[in-house]
Amino acid sequence: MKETMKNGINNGEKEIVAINNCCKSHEKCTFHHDLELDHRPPTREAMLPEMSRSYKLLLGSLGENPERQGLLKTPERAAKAMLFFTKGYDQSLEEVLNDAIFDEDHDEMVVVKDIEMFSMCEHHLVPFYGKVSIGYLPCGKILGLSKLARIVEIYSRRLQVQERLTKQIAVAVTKAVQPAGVAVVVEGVHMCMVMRGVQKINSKTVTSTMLGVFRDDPKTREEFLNLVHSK
Ligand SMILES: Nc1nc2c(ncn2[C@@H]2O[C@H](COP(=O)(O)OP(=O)(O)OP(=O)(O)O)[C@@H](O)[C@H]2O)c(=O)[nH]1
Ligand SMILES: [Zn+2]
Repeated sequence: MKETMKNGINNGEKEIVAINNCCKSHEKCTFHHDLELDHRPPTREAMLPEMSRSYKLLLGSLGENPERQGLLKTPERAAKAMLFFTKGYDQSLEEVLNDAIFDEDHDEMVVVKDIEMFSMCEHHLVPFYGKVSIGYLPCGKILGLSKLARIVEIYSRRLQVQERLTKQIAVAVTKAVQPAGVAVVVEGVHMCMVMRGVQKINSKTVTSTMLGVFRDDPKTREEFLNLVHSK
């Protein structure tokens, strides 16, 4: 059993080495070039017909008649809506920042708070929504203010859990301006806990990520939290 597994791993490694060598040693390796083209994922827009077919099947499974007038265009509408809810998969941090990073000798805390956020719970595919507050302590560079809200869009418009969303936002701000620290607080209402399951309509989930000075220095953290909680 052990031997078989070992062989399996070795075979896998050989395969990868072979591909790498091939592509390195041929200026244009048509075999792997074509292979790459064949395996290139289709754009998300191109997935609309397949997504629409899936929604049509779903309507049938609900006992509905997908051919009745009111539902005729629903599969396509639903597919487009789902693409919108997950449009963050199409965005990259570099594109969104668009070089709006400025050299500035400002070393006081910058806070943008109560940024609206709409996301999709990856466990139930139902929305969760709320607000995000971001603070950072610049270290020679500042970020165009709207870019903080755009960073929230990149990571919230995906299938998410709130904890990961919070951390991804903090890491993105760090990558963008390498500040002395970043703090992110997210307050979310999860429809999977409101409309179904435990059905607690007033509960809110608060998550935070503190990096750099916000993690190490209680005073900096306190200043941020006071600003976030002030009216
Ligand atoms: N940590 C975390 N959990 C989440 C988030 N969104 C949804 N969940 C939870 O994911 C869990 C999935 O639990 P399961 O027991 O597998 O699914 P379930 O039977 O539908 O659970 P209930 O919601 O309790 O009915 C639930 O406890 C949800 O509340 C999130 O952003 N973060
Ligand atoms: Zn959920």
